[in-house]
Order: sequence, then structure tokens, then C-alpha cells
Amino acid sequence: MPPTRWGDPTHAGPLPDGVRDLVGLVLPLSDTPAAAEVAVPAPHLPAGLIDGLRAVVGEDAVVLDDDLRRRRTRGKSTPDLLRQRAGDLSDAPDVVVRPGSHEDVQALLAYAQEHRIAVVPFGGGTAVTGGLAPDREGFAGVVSLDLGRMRSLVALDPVSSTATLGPGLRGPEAEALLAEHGLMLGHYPQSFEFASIGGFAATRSSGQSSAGYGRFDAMVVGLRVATPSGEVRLGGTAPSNACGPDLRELFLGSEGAFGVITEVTVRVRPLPEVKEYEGWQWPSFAAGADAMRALAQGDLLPTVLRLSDENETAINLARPDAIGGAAASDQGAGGCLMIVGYEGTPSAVAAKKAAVTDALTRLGGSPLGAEPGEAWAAGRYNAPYLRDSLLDVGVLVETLETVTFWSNRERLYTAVKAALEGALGEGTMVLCHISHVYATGCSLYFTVATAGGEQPLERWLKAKAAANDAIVASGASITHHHAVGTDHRGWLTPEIGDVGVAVLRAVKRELDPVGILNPGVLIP
Ligand SMILES: Cc1cc2nc3c(=O)[nH]c(=O)nc-3n(C[C@H](O)[C@H](O)[C@H](O)COP(=O)(O)OP(=O)(O)OC[C@H]3O[C@@H](n4cnc5c(N)ncnc54)[C@H](O)[C@@H]3O)c2cc1C
Repeated sequence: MPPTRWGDPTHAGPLPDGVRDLVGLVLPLSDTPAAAEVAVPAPHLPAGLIDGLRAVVGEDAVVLDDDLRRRRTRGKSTPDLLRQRAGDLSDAPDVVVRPGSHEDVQALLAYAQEHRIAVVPFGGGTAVTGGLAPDREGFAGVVSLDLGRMRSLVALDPVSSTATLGPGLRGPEAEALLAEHGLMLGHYPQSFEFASIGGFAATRSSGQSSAGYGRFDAMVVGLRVATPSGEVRLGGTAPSNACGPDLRELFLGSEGAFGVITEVTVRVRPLPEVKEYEGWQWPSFAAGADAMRALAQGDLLPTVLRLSDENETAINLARPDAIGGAAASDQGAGGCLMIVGYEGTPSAVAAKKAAVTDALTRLGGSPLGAEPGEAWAAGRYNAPYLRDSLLDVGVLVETLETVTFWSNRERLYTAVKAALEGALGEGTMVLCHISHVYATGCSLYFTVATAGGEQPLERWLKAKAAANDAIVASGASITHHHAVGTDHRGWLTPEIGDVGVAVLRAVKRELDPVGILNPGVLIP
């Protein structure tokens, strides 16, 4: 991906006219191009240590190329993009190391520990909470540990429905390898095309089909991890056991701070024969959310379940290619658009669809047919490109997410909206959807569009802090699936308590005594 933008450059383009007209009604637009490419700072790592790295992992695996170092700088949050666009490359790694095996990673960690070199595992580089921008103070230099060469299907056990995947496989690559065997994983975050298997595990990612297939951490059966203290292999003997606390949980969501995930064994399932997506209209966000709760609590979840609030529905965010056009649910009364998707065998899909249709009709939903669902499915990965086009015209766009129990949903929704609108002022658009549900609660995913102004980064950081404070004050979680990184670290203590933080620190000391792995990420 380009350092200042999202995705495949051939898919990028100017702001579509419909979006420009719509956004221009409420926000000032002004040409705001990214700064011309600036030089990457010269590597701090002494030449002798770079030679040492070459001796450990091989000459070809150590890359000093400026372009690659630029592309391995930070992730893809809006603050990351704003810094890159401003020409700030202060977080650039000194060197990119591309190991080919678990053993290479293990050897690299031993060398880095001995010479106090910070190591930042890099999967797809789609992190949105600062997990790729470690604290470099006190280290000889920073290595970006690019797992992109470790992208094979390591093992397949079709009888047990498990597959062991290399950490560097991107979402589509993993699915293509499994599809050769008639199997699939079913993890489709919006970053699916670029994010990696190791990154999904390290951040506890959750995809758009989480209602049917679960979040990524729930798909993980086993892990192989290289740590500075040695190798850890977990989950290799059985799907579950009673051997004390489940140590897999220590590495799921550890964001590279405890070890480098070098293999991920996941549960796989047969490729669906049928995929059907449709739209439903609800009179209000609350009515749609109540319907989602009823499905989750009635064991009636389809594969995809997503509900946009009134603002998101009016703007068509669930269908980025139609933004600026008439909203799918706009049949006179506005309301809220729900996307419902079914995947599986023809008989399973028919049975689930009949039961869900019956329940949603009884709860007051109005069917909109297949068109909104098919349009959502076709455009589901396109929205991030819009963010770049909006940044190009001075409009700041960013997302944030949280999760809480159903009984707290309304309070949380109101508090976060108020915090964002209060911090960003008039003209700010705050949109929200629910796309991850549980029997006990749901996540809320907010999209914010506002004028960038003179100092868009500072403006956003202030608003984000206000939203985080509102989340904590509302008794909700600081993140459902974006992880902690450096951006949420300051709000982790209220979530897990002082003793919880001490436990994380103790684990870190045991696995990474010198603290070379992603310093400053995750742990307060
Ligand atoms: C436009 C956009 C849409 C997104 N949509 C979603 C979504 O729908 N759902 C969702 O859950 N997230 C989403 N994200 C966030 C992001 O894609 C996820 O956090 C993803 O899991 C990160 O994977 P990655 O391979 O890109 O990891 P990276 O960005 O490379 O790394 C993320 C963190 O994990 C660490 N890490 C990476 N690989 C390893 C490894 N092998 N071992 C140990 N540590 C490792 C890194 O050091 C870093 O701290 C989105 C992000 C963007 C920019």
C-alpha cells in the first residue's frame, strides 16, 4: 500500500461528485494534497549491527531500501495517514527484516535482545491504534519484522477441520489456499484484502461475518510463537482442555508485545454453496438494535447482520458506491437500514432465512429485498478509499469502535455521539452502525466526518480522547476489535485495573525480559 493512502493505488480516485455535493453542503472543501515525498531519516542502527542481522537471517532478508522503510512506517489510522501526509517519517524503522521461517524469527529475537534492538512485527500494516509505532527511546534501533515471506498453508487436517497458516498470509491468500480444498475461514474485516493472519490473531480482529462465523480469536485453535525467552506452542493437542488457564488468550490480542506469532491453526469450514444478502428497514436505530438482540438471544443469527443508524442510513455508508444518491431504506420515512446475509448449504440457508424473516417481520422490520444486500456485498471493501479522497479536500474522516452490554447500548451511543459532536463542533457528521452482536451485547462502530481545519491531527486527537473518556465513563470497553496499540493504552487501566496491568507487565518481563518487542504498545 502507498505510505500516505489506503489500499491498491489503481482503485484510488478523486472524490465522486455525489459525495462532494453532499459533504460540501455541510463542510468547507479545499484542496489539501499530501506533502511531496520526503526523505526517510537515515538508519540509526550502527552498520555493525546491520551486518550482524544479515549474518543471522541471511543477506537478502535484511532490507534498507527507503521505499520499503517508508511503507513499513506506522499503520493506517487517520492520525497515521495525517502524519505521513505531512511528511513526518520519524517513526520509520531503521531496517526491514523479512525472515523466512520460525527459526529465523527466533534467531533474530535472540540477536535483537543481545543488542537491545526494538522489534516491531509487521503483518499487513493495517493497524489503526498505533500498534506499529513503538517507543524507540533507549534502543540501538528499530527493526520492522515483516512476516510477508511466511505465507504458506503449513498443514491441513480436513478430518478435524483445522488448518495451520503462515502469519504473513493476507486474507484473500489464505482463503484461496483453503478454497483449493473446498474449505474457508470466513473472516472478512473491512481490511480483509491487506491484513494478515498473524495480525488478525495479534489484534483479536472481528470480521463482517462475525454473526455467523465468530470473531477471529474464536476461530483460533493453536498458535506457535517465537519469544525472546524461547518458543511457545499452544493448542496442538486438543481443541480445548482443562490444563489451567488457556494460555492462547495471552497471545491473542498481544499486539506483538509478548512474542511473534509464526503459525496460526484455525478452525475451517466447507465453502458455502449459497450466499444471499438482503436489506431490511427499521423505523429507528433502537428498534433495529432490539431486533438484533432478539436474534442473538434466540439463537437465530444469520451470517451477516449489520444495522446503520439514521445518519449512516441517510448517507448510504453501508453502500459507499451509492453515497449521495437516494438511501436504500428511504421509502419516504428515512429509518435505518439493516443488512442480513445468509451463507451455507441451500437447505441451511433456506431454513435460517425463513426463521429470521419470520422473526424480523414480527419485530416490525420491513423487507427491502436483495438489492441493498447485494450492493453492500459488492462495495464492502470500498469505503476506506473514500477517506483518502476526503482528506484530499480537507475533510477529516476517522472511525472508532466500542462494545457494551445491551442494557447499556443507548447510553453509550448517546454519550459517544455527544462527546464527538461537542469536541468537533458544528457541521460534524457522526454516523454509527452495529455489526458485531452477542447474546449479551453488541459493538458500536462510529464514523466521523468533520472539517480538518488548520491542525487536523490535533483536532482529531482531542476528539478521540473525549470519545474515549465518554466510553470509559459509560462503563463500556475501550475497544471491541481495533486493539489497544499506543492510542488506547492510556485508557486500559480503568478497563482491567491496576492488578490486571501488573499481570500484563509480569508476563512481558517473563517472555521479553529486555523489552525489545513493540516497546510502548499495549501495556500502560
Ligand atoms: C480501512 C480499515 C478497515 C479495518 N477494518 C477492520 C475490521 O473490519 N475488523 C477488524 O477487526 N479490524 C479492522 N481494521 C483494523 C486492522 O485491519 C486489524 O487490526 C488487523 O487485524 C491488523 O492486521 P495486520 O495484518 O494489518 O496487522 P499489522 O497492522 O501489521 O499489525 C497490527 C499489530 O499486530 C502486531 N502483529 C502483526 N503481526 C503479528 C504477528 N505475526 N505476531 C505478533 N504480532 C503481530 C503488530 O506489531 C501490530 O502491533 C481495519 C483497518 C483499516 C485501516
